[in-house]
Amino acid sequence: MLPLETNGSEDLMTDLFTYIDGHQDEFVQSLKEWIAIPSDSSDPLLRKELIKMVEITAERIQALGATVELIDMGQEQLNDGQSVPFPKAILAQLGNDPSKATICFYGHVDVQPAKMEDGWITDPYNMTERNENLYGRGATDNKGPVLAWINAVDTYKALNQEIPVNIKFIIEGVEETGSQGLEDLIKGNSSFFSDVDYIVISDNVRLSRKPALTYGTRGDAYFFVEVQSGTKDLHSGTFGGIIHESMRDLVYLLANLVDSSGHILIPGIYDDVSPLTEEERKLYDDIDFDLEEHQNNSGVNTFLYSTKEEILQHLWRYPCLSIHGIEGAFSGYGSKTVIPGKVIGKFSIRLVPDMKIPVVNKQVINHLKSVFAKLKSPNKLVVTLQIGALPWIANVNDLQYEAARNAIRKVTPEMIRDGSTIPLARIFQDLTKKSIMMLPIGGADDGEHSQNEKISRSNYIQGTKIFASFFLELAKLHKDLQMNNDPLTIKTSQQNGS
Ligand SMILES: NCCCC(=O)N[C@@H](Cc1c[nH]cn1)C(=O)O
Ligand SMILES: [Zn+2]
Ligand SMILES: [Zn+2]
Repeated sequence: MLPLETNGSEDLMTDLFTYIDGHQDEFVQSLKEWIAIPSDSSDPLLRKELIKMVEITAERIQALGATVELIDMGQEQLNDGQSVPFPKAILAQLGNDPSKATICFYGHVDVQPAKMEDGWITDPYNMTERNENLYGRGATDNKGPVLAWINAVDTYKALNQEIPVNIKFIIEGVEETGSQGLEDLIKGNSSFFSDVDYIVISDNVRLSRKPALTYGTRGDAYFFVEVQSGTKDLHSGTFGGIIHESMRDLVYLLANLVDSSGHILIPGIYDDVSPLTEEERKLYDDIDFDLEEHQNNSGVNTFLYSTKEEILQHLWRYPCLSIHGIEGAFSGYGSKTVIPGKVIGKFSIRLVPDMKIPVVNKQVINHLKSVFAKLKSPNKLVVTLQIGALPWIANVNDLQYEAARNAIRKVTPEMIRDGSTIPLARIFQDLTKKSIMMLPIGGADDGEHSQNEKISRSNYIQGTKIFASFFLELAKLHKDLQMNNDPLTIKTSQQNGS
């Protein structure tokens, strides 16, 4: 194995990139094989496939030379009283040289559901290349990025080069259904994280065509609001007009959560939102964001706001309330004349700094109770908080952000936040106190969770190169830091002329 020569790192980088370009068809073939496994974590009938997917991933990581531990995550209780095993979680380690930086990569190999009849142009589990895009469920979320990281490590191995950092993996199989058990896994394996310096997640997408680094995500408080009028559904010809309908109550409650301008109607909800400073306001001006393209990607004609700055702020730094659905309501084909006996409204509030989950919970319950009181309805109202995930904000001055900027090379990456939620980001930050960074390789138009999900061939291969080069850049900066030679300090003192 050739030792790491930082002076020759440009040559090494060239060799790594040449190898990646030359082997791109093999990398694409690996992705095709992974996508062929329908590892949909929401479908208990596909649990065997999901378990197989985790096993294949573990074997792949083991083949890199890593030691792999498969952690039992117990049983998932299903609504019908049955249970199925959760897929195991992977903890793996490659290298333990104390002089090197240790990066832990978190990702998932389960996917969202996908069926041809949902509107896929080609079979979601038979990856198809069209116009240099690789279409298939999991292509960008998250099989492509997980494989790109593995490909990057593999490239060092293939070239018989020493990997300049220690690498750990934490890979799970139930991210799409809420990462059950993962917080406990992190708590119960503190020794695994004790020597980790940096945690990297590549489970989101860029904002534009430009490469990006993500330093923040919103959190989410997800509520169920249940209204029950009786023990069963009723015929509206026989009972319509003489009872307090649960659906009428629920629709009224949901209609009083947010107004047509997007303003949340819950008293006090904006009280803890951190004020926009002049310094932060300026950040939005320079961000490369094509509003028209974003609108085209959405399939919606008109947004609530018309400027780039307003749109980004309302995605990243202000809360929003979305109504997701009603369980128990008639939603099928035709014109059934039913009055549902019990309905459950589902809505969630994206949380931003410095909102607090218990405060939001109380505000929501008080508001719904007071709106409900106006109805003078005898029906039963129950409000429950189902998910409480906090927002995450990183320190962009952490060394790994500098290393990633260097690794991206050709352009300065956009520093972005993400309006959605990766609950694990904040959980990692709070439990491990390590530096967290999101390094997305997928594009804004990849269609995560949507029909015809894809990753472009170029993003997948460039992403592999970025990861490979990130290892080298981080190793260099980490070494400088260890020698008490913090390059950021040097830069500052040089700028000061000292
Ligand atoms: N771009 C990454 C998106 C990851 C994602 O979709 N996360 C979910 C998590 C969630 C929040 N509330 C319920 N699930 C999301 O909707 O943001
Ligand atoms: Zn994901
Ligand atoms: Zn997802």
